[in-house]
Amino acid sequence: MLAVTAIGKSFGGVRALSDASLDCAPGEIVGLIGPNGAGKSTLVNVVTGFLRPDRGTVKLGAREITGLDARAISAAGIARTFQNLRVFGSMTVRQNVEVAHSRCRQLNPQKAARVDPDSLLATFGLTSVAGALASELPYGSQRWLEIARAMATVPDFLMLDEPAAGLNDEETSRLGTVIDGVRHTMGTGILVIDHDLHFINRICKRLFVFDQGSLIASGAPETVWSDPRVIEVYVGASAPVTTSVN
Ligand SMILES: Nc1ncnc2c1ncn2[C@@H]1O[C@H](COP(=O)(O)OP(=O)(O)OP(=O)(O)O)[C@@H](O)[C@H]1O
Repeated sequence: MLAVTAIGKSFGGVRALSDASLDCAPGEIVGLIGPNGAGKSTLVNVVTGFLRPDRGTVKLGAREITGLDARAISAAGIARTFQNLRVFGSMTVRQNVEVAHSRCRQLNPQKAARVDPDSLLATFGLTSVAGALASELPYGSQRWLEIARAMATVPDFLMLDEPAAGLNDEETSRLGTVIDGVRHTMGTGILVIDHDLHFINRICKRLFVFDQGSLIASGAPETVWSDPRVIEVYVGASAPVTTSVN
């Protein structure tokens, strides 16, 4: 289990997170949603070691990993993708995946043996472009590559920051199917941030809703979407949603 509890993080006078909590079980897909500036990316940065929290804890199973750096978090078994793509543009598609996989082999050969780079390329529809430079791929394929590269580290948990951004409806639908397949076959716990709520509702069993740096609701999508605080944040209604007879 990945458990994030009561995280606080400020940037100077800006309080990005004040009471941020969530959890994800192995093999589960959870969604992290909320309006712009709610603190979603900051939380991912804290969990993956790109930022140190001011307070709160991050635990991976029984092990506390709060404040470890990004390399140590990756070695501990948490991978991520970025809102802005960060593929290695001067390497081929296959090399991007192989580099990540060989790092996993050095750290944990047994774990690495569970994944074969060629199968990953096939899963993400990248076999036919395996020899192309990553920078030459169309945007949508670079998104696939970023996820394939993250999965090549054979993570226990994967955090996807807006994976559907810039994808068309068909690509987004395929992305949902592939993410669910990965969860199923590899048992990876996956946290997804996205503004495409149709996509989120389709693939996530549980949602965590943030507003102004705090968790305001969590649970199954149908429970969350009937919560007045969530309706207020998304629709701007301050009163419960009712139907008037007049
Ligand atoms: N490095 C930083 N320096 C200063 N302020 C920051 C920094 N990173 C984030 N913030 C601020 O923290 C708050 C939360 O930002 P964050 O990017 O985590 O929100 P978000 O929910 O991911 O938003 P979006 O959906 O727009 O990506 C915002 O007010 C943002 O301006």
